[in-house]
Amino acid sequence: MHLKKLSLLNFKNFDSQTFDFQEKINCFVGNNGVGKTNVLDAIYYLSFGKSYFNPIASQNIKHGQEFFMVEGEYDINERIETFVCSLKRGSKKVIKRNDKEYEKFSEHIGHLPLVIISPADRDLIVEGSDVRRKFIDSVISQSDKLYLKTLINYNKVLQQRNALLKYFAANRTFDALNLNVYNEQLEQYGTIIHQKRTSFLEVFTPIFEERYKMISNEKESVKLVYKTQLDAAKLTELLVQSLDKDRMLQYTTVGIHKDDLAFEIDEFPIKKFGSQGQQKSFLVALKLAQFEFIRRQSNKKPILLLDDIFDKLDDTRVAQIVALVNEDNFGQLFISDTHEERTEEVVKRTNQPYQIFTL
Ligand SMILES: Nc1ncnc2c1ncn2[C@@H]1O[C@H](COP(=O)(O)OP(=O)(O)OP(=O)(O)O)[C@@H](O)[C@H]1O
Repeated sequence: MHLKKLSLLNFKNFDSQTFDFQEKINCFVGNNGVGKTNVLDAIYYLSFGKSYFNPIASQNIKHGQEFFMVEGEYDINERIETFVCSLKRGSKKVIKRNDKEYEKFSEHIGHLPLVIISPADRDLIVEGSDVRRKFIDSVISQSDKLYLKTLINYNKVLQQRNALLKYFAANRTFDALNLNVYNEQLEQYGTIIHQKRTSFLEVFTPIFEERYKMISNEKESVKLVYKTQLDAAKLTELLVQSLDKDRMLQYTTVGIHKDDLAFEIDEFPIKKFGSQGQQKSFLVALKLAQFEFIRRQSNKKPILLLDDIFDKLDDTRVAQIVALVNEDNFGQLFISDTHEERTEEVVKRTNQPYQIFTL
């Protein structure tokens, strides 16, 4: 699978622009702020129906314009398919495959597998557990439709349970039977998610460790530790135990929405004890493992976006990563960088066809 052509209309800083891409390597070069990351984000948009960088959809419309449109023409198993994402101010976003609108966005996820490596990944280390949960969810969802469906259902029930807890507090009332209906549904969906996250990490962790070794030359040991309350007890039991607390706080304090993934280096949290270089290598290894996991599960080679990669790693490490493109495992690669010469230097060494777009 590869992206042949990308057209942007009023997307962030672009008026109207079309790119014809190489099957293997494409690079965007130019000064700070010219829109290199925005092009990568448009490609991300086509895969996920949202921006990697800006969660407020309307802020991706060019200032002063009423709508944006991103169109991608893909070669999927030698068939041309067209995907369009568009958004009009004040309206719902629309995603179309070959001119047909999806009824649900979730149907689209996994269709155009993609992995992005960007300086913004630092959030995975520095921010709260929700960012790491989203990471796990996005990796599993790209190859497991049932997971995404179950997660959506879990979140719906969770919202309903939280609304009920608020209602109890506001009306000074309580109805155990009513709450129990939600507890059982949360247990049903939560157990599936817990099992799927556990088995995902069993497969994912060794891939990650191997990728880290490759990037860091085996100097230190790294670990991913799945932290979940559901290892200790069934969710319905936990919900009963936390009832008083939940009623007091008016939201659900236990469940898979509290899971976390601890990042450790030589048994210590990387956030506090990892050097900047180690943190960078950790994140890149995590993303390369994501790539490999999706490739194995879906049998498709995800598109790989390397945003400002030189900002994260020294030239040798970048060369190591880009050299991987030579391996058959990799598909299409998009790179953004401020320096044309160093980018060209690295991609030339792969002996793969490449194209450089100067923005
Ligand atoms: N909705 C929008 N409308 C118009 N311009 C926008 C919008 N959103 C972002 N921009 C502009 O896009 C530019 C940033 O583009 P981008 O992040 O792609 O730059 P870049 O080339 O990757 O730069 P760097 O090398 O600094 O990472 C900024 O000039 C910003 O003002």
